[in-house]
Amino acid sequence: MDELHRAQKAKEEIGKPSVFSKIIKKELPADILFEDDQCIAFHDINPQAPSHFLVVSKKPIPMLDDVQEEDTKTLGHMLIIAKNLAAQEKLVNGYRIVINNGEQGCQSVYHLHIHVVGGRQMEWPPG
Ligand SMILES: CCNS(=O)(=O)OC[C@H]1O[C@@H](n2cnc3c(N)ncnc32)[C@H](O)[C@@H]1O
Repeated sequence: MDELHRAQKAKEEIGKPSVFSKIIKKELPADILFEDDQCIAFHDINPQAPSHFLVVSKKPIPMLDDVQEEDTKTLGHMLIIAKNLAAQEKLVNGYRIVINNGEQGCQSVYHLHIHVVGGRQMEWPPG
């Protein structure tokens, strides 16, 4: 099943523990880069570039649309972790930060996460 089809079906999964919640609970393996009380970061299982990792909120917020004012600090913290890990991954020539939201945003896992994609020239506009 390709990511687009997965994204179309994924909304049905909202409310059930996401694959990321299983990684947080260590019920599923992942190549973990970083973890603290607010977020966890691990390499994407289907990398779209030489370096592609995710920074995932520990709080199971389904999507950006569901973020509340009380989540401001966590969102900011996740971006700081993203840029620190990009430096750790030696993405010195730049990288792409992506949050996919909803079906047309091609979101396929309904658990808030930031993509960090780098190691090759990114193009614009995104597809
Ligand atoms: C189309 C983007 N859809 S998305 O923006 O929702 O991104 C979901 C991302 O999670 C990744 N992913 C899914 N399952 C796992 C897993 N078990 N471990 C690591 N990454 C995973 C997918 O490869 C995808 O890039």
